Amino acid sequence: MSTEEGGLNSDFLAKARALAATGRELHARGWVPATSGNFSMRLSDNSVLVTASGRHKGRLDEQDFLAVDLAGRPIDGGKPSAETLLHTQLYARFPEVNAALHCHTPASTVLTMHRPDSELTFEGYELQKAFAGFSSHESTLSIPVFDNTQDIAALAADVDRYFDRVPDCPAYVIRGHGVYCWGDSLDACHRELEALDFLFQCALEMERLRR
Ligand SMILES: CSCCC(=O)C(=O)COP(=O)(O)O
Ligand SMILES: [Zn+2]
Repeated sequence: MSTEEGGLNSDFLAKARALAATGRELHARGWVPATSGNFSMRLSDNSVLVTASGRHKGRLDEQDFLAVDLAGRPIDGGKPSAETLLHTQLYARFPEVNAALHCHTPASTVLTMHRPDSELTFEGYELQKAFAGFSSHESTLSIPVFDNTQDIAALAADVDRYFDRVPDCPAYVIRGHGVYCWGDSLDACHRELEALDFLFQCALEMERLRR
């Protein structure tokens, strides 16, 4: 978001830098290969900072971000992520959401290609407590799985219908594609992303042990 002098304002810059650092880390983990993934943070009640489309998420700088409104329209020009609507719908629906991360983690991809299910459920794992609202392993964590499509508006509509039924949904996976996580801060979102990957790795390992 530009200032009157044509530069980037300090809130925009701080958030862009935080997401660029997160991108370096996520790329080192192999979670955003080959320009995949997209990241965002809330700027205001009606604007969001999002990664520009097609950028390498392990090598982002401030120029690789832009501001969009909650309908996903660029405020000062630029080409936002192709998946911007999947981010802005989170900020539009949930006022407490301040950050969202989308990654192409191998575990989320393999698990949803391997299993036909429309939901991944976890019970008995201590790490379920990494999710907001979970205080015990004696709980059920349900993560919906949506079939992949290149029609992001249709996918966003599917996700919206799911949120109507399950407003406390903590994250979701797009089959064969990747995972979406969000939170009231970038740290909370990152924590849930890490926990989700741990749980997905456990599920894959359980599949191997069952064979
Ligand atoms: C090469 S990854 C295919 C697109 C995708 O799924 C993704 O996450 C990155 O798209 P963006 O437009 O945000 O760069
Ligand atoms: Zn993607």
